[in-house]
Amino acid sequence: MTKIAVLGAGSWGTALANTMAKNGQNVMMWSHKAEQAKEISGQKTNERYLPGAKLDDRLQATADMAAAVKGADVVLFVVPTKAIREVAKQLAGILNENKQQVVLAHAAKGLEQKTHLRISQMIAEEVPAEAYTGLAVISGPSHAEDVVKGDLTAISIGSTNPAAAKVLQEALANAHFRPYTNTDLVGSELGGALKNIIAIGSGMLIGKGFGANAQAALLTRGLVEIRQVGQALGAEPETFLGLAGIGDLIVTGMSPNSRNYRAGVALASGKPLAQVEEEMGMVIEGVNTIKAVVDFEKEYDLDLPITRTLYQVIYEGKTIDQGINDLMTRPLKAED
Ligand SMILES: NC(=O)c1ccc[n+]([C@@H]2O[C@H](COP(=O)([O-])OP(=O)(O)OC[C@H]3O[C@@H](n4cnc5c(N)ncnc54)[C@H](O)[C@@H]3O)[C@@H](O)[C@H]2O)c1
Ligand SMILES: O=P(O)(O)OC[C@H](O)CO
Repeated sequence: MTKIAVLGAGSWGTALANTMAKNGQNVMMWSHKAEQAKEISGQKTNERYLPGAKLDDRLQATADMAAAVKGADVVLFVVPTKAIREVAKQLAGILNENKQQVVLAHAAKGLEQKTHLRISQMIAEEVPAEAYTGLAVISGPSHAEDVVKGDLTAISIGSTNPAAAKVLQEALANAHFRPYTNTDLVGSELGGALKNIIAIGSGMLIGKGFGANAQAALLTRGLVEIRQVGQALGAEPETFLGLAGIGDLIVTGMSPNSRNYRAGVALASGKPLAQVEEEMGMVIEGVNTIKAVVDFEKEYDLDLPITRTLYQVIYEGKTIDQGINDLMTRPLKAED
């Protein structure tokens, strides 16, 4: 049995912790909110983030990070990107105090706003190398709401350390949940972060009444942009043809369970971004990630018309209709 500390008790942290608890692993969740930890341990529910879901009887949570991490073999971060650095700092102090070495993993899908760093880069800046044996990312098409219901799901775990990926693969796998491993940490992280931007656009198209032709065009051309950014940042291009790439783009760009997709639908209805974020009540990573990616376009001399146009719509007042027209009437070109 592997002992796993899951840091973060939102929808995805709870769904992953619940999967591993059901598999018989020794799981302890950490929430920064004592009330939430109490609800998970006592009632086996997390109504705010997974309404109606009944969690495994063995699932436990605490608001004391040191207690969650004590004796853990694996520490899994599942907080929003903007909270990763602060949580990693806190963890580093605990691991140092305990002289403890763990496998580190995360399941977040974003880029740091200020530095544009990937999540594993932020963690590696905060947690000293001697405190962990490997660093992995859980990526791929997986909505928490579907996972807790036992819907069939396949994900990918990226790590340059095969042993780190393997320990997570074994802890998570069951007949409904099938994790694959790969060695492309960079591509696995970027696939997960970048698809959120395109999913917002997909929601906008549906909100505007367009159909499957439009959606397929956006997702396919969006994947070309994801691959371009990925290659510029050192990812393997093949990763974007796998679960962390096209797989996650399909589910996030088409499922009403996606917060990014739903944000696009809501923005198309004319709601301002601040209202959309408030009503969602959960993280919409794509609206932050897009800021880093428009900078990458200049920094790496890329051509990212969809990302650029979405940025103009979300932050610069361009209308969706104008954005669509701009994209559709660009100079004609060969498919790349
Ligand atoms: N929900 C999904 O289906 C899903 C699937 C795959 C990946 N992800 C990714 O997982 C990450 C987490 O998403 P989520 O869906 O669980 O988010 P969420 O909005 O459902 O929950 C976020 C959780 O983090 C906690 N939190 C916020 N700030 C914190 C801080 N400073 N310190 C500690 N805890 C803090 C919140 O209280 C909440 O419990 C995101 O990067 C998301 O893209 C989500
Ligand atoms: O609900 P979203 O849009 O944050 O997407 C969640 C996951 O990344 C889907 O794989």
